[in-house]
Amino acid sequence: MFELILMCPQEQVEDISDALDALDALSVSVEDMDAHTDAEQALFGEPGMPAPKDGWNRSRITALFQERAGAEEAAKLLALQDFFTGCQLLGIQKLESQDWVRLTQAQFQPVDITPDFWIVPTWHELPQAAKVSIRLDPGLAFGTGTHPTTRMCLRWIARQPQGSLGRVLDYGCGSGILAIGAAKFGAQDIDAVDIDADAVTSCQLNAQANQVQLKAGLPDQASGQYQTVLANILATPLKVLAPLLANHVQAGGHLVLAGILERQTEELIAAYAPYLPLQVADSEDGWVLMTAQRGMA
Ligand SMILES: C[S@@+](CC[C@H](N)C(=O)[O-])C[C@H]1O[C@@H](n2cnc3c(N)ncnc32)[C@H](O)[C@@H]1O
Repeated sequence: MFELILMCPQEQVEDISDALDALDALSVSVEDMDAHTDAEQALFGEPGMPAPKDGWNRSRITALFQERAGAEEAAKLLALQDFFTGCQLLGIQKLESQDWVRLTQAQFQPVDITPDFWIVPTWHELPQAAKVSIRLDPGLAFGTGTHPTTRMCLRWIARQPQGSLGRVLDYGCGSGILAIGAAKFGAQDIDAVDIDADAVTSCQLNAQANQVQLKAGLPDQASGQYQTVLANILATPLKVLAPLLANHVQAGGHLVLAGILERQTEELIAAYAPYLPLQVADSEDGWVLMTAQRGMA
């Protein structure tokens, strides 16, 4: 296979991508031309908030063709179009065949949460140090143990006194990694809920693979009060969910929130102040873990 690589200003990216599709490219991918430089631009926005921009100033477009002739022909035709103005052909290169499965798997190594608690893909041997482990492969849902927000929640779970997690609600369960982690550390009667039906399925399958008991479902499955309420979502939904999540925490129980950037700490404290006194309990790579305990009735 052959890659045709172009540089385009943002305004032309859509036209060029559509044209490459029409010219029988097998795939077209668009990246920030300035990725990994000081000019790199983050484009994500929180749910309900607009992204900071529609696209990058300069995009690198890579189109895949079966044959070199197809890539050359596409390059020639594109260069004749008026919407090619400002774009640049960076080259055509052969894509060496690779063992894609091995390459993908190599990106996911065992992750240590504490020295003896590990998240381990199924294709890896268990590390000798792993006294407690979760077997998890990357899938449709968020939560492989590599993101700081997930790691901080798991670290919090692992540090709780034995037998103290009690009944657990994992709100925004994704892959189910937190619920499964809680089960491994002795939680009983676990509800794992998510608005995404794929996440619910993924959580059920991961729980089975790890031989733990939990009930996965949509958010309205959460009912009553829990000793431990975990929610790794993002600051904006966590603020909206404040009364709901706080009401699920029983007397003496804990609320554990992640997905919060350091600069969002005060907003979260204010949103939860009518219900529970949130505090920063951990931090990693600019993210914070916030927790609160409800007083005994
Ligand atoms: C960052 S992932 C966290 C996954 C996993 N719990 C972890 O810690 O790695 C957030 C999850 O929350 C879910 N989510 C987002 N908003 C939600 C809401 N309002 N109610 C329930 N789940 C929500 C998303 O679908 C996603 O699976």
